[in-house]
Amino acid sequence: METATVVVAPAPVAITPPPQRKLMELKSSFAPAAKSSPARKAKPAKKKLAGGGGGYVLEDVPHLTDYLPELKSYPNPLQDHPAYSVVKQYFVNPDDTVAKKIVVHKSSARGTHFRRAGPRQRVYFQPGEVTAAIVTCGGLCPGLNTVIRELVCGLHDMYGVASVLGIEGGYKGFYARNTVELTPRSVNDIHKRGGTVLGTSRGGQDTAKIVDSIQDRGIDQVYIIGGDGTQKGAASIHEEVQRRGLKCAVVGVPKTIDNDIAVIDKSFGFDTAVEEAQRAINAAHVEAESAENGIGVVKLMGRNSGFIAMYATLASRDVDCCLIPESPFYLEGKGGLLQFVERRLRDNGHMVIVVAEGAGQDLIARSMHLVDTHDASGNKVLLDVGLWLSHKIKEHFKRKPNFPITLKYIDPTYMIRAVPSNASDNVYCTLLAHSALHGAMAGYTGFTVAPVNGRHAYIPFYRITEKQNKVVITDRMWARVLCSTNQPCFLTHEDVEGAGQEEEEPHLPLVEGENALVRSPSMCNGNDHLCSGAA
Ligand SMILES: Nc1ncnc2c1ncn2[C@@H]1O[C@H](COP(=O)(O)OP(=O)(O)OP(=O)(O)O)[C@@H](O)[C@H]1O
Ligand SMILES: O=P(O)(O)OC[C@H]1O[C@](O)(CO)[C@@H](O)[C@@H]1O
Ligand SMILES: [Mg+2]
Repeated sequence: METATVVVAPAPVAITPPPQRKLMELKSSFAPAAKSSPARKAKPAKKKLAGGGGGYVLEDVPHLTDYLPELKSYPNPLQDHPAYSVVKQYFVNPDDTVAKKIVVHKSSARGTHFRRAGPRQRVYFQPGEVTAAIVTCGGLCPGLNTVIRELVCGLHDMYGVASVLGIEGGYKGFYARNTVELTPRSVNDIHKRGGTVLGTSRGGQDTAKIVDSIQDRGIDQVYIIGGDGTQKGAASIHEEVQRRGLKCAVVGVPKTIDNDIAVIDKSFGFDTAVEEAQRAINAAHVEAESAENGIGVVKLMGRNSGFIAMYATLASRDVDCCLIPESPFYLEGKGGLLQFVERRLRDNGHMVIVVAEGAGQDLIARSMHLVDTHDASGNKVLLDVGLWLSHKIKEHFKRKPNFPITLKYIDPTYMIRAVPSNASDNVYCTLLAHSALHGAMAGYTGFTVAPVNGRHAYIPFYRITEKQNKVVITDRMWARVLCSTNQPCFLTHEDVEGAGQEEEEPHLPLVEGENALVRSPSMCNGNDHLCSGAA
């Protein structure tokens, strides 16, 4: 593959001395400075881009040699590993990249690519001398323990890494807690448990103190498992590590039950959460079916992105209405939710509503005149939309004495994220962990690892943190939900115009019939029986 480099990250100026052990590998020009530098705002990351023929662009990730050019490399010990040495082409071709977009037209440019994840022929650490560290941050997600387990086992068993430290209690654990030694034995069966054996937290992100801890403890590789906030933190840790000239690979493993991380196919634990949500939806359906005008309301997680609600709805087929943050709705009047509930009860005698926790927040705030509050990480604390909605529906039917209803509200939000990961998420977590440690051993740094169009890739932090992944309500998937539930789409012309496209690349016209399920707003508004036939 021919690639012409067009922009390369500039070599940073290192001003803090690395630990003694690492000095050997650094250039003598690093000037000594105070050990603990004050927290500073991370500068926007420099992009490392390479161009090729036909509009090919590689959005590459940093490598330790970008700022430590004299770093020594070693043969990858996997070449002698009994399990891997027999695998033909086990090592990834250095030129392999993964396309960000795979639906293309004959005139399309080749577009953005990411470096393919996997083991390289040469590594930039002597495994027996490596100290690695693992931290989990943000909310829980099924599969966290599996990722921890596979990082520990992979580092020890595949590469023979000397020491893997667990950082307890999230980012603040770097400077407020002692570390725990993680061994294949100590993590042997943790994947069977929900949660994270390391503990987690929100807030407490102090880049300078964290990097001081990395430096003082002589950590060579740090694996940071967490959501969008965590990856922003990881980006600033990487900037500071690079600024100090430390030989430490900073690797992000994306974790989000909400599936709100951009670029990647899907986050680990998402499938497990959707599966677990089925149990709540089934219960709501059974309750609703067994009562006169029974209504089951189920609240699922999804702060800004309604993927869990959307997929749980599609999987279940018992859901009559799915409400997500991306699709505004209203209660009263023609085409409103209450009118739809009434009609559905008259037609079917029961109904199930699935609502993502972030849906309708503006409506609730307006009706209750509340002031925003935020958690330790700065995330807005959400109002309970399930409770509010249930109350509004009950209030509506109280005004109709001849229309008795029975409403049951089920809130399984924490139950769906506290369970252990299912079989397919376990396999996914294993591959993620392996991709992460292969990248770090090969000297890559400042990246998040994840599958993109089915192939694991190293993605620069800025790509992950610049925007959130959201349900695009003008896309075919949301149309499938609307067709499955036959709910109103509540959209106005302005909503459709304002709905973001998924890509920055031009949206090419679809072939005839391909977009047939996305209807014009005038067709949608207030009409709940527009779609027929399968999506
Ligand atoms: N912009 C940011 N820069 C640096 N650190 C951040 C930033 N946003 C959040 N963090 C830190 O990252 C950690 C996790 O953030 P947060 O609580 O938002 O969870 P998350 O990683 O987004 O996961 P999730 O939202 O899926 O539970 C916290 O310790 C928080 O202080
Ligand atoms: O109560 P906690 O721990 O802040 O977590 C709640 C949040 O975590 C998330 O699951 C993201 O991890 C959101 O959907 C939810 O709003
Ligand atoms: Mg988040």
